[in-house]
Amino acid sequence: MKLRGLYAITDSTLLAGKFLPYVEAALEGGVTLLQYRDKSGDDARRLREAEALRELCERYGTRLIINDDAELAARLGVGVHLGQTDGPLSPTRALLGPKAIIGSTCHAQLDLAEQAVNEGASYVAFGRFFNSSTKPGAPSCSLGLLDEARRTLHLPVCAIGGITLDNAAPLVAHGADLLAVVHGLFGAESTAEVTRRARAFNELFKS
Ligand SMILES: Cc1ncc(COP(=O)(O)OP(=O)(O)O)c(N)n1
Ligand SMILES: Cc1nc(C(=O)O)sc1CCOP(=O)(O)O
Ligand SMILES: [Mg+2]
Repeated sequence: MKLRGLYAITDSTLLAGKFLPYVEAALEGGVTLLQYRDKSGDDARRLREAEALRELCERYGTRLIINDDAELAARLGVGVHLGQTDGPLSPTRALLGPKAIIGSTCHAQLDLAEQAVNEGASYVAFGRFFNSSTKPGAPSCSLGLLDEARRTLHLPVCAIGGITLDNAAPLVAHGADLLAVVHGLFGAESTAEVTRRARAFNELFKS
């Protein structure tokens, strides 16, 4: 499967009270990867929600990724996204198997990306590119890094951080294969608007 297009990421606070309808609206518009990102320690709820997302993703042919938690990903038979402090990649690849999608946060550092490639990552993520209300403290990253990543890495490149329909096009032009978006997708006023935004993000990959 080609990892290219919209990478929707859930946010438990933003989606409170509308979690599944909003996610389904995004899937309706087209989502290449869906990440379940929940920073609470409520394991029972996390398992319940992740199982519901797996079922939705199966229906829409979307691949599910669990943020931070390789054990939960293994339990559900889905992929995982790991930050620099979320555990080592190589044992996670051994745990999840060769076909699992494993993503790695590389901030603005190509050396981290090269290491992730060597340790079995499926894609590398750079960010944040713009101001992010979801994660305001994330280190910032420039478009030039995407050019360099495109030239030197042979792996899908994901861009994240403050991405909206108004600022996304240059990221694709500079080589981003995946646009990872929370607020710019799920901050919409209605499910119809979530679907419209998802479709519009996908259009950026067609030109
Ligand atoms: C696609 C994608 N890229 C980066 C991140 C950030 O991961 P991390 O640095 O571990 O921070 P948290 O998301 O865990 O707060 C991500 N989740 N997804
Ligand atoms: C989870 C996350 N990681 C980032 C990084 O730069 O590593 S930015 C970010 C938040 C993405 O949410 P939004 O699209 O609302 O800005
Ligand atoms: Mg993390």
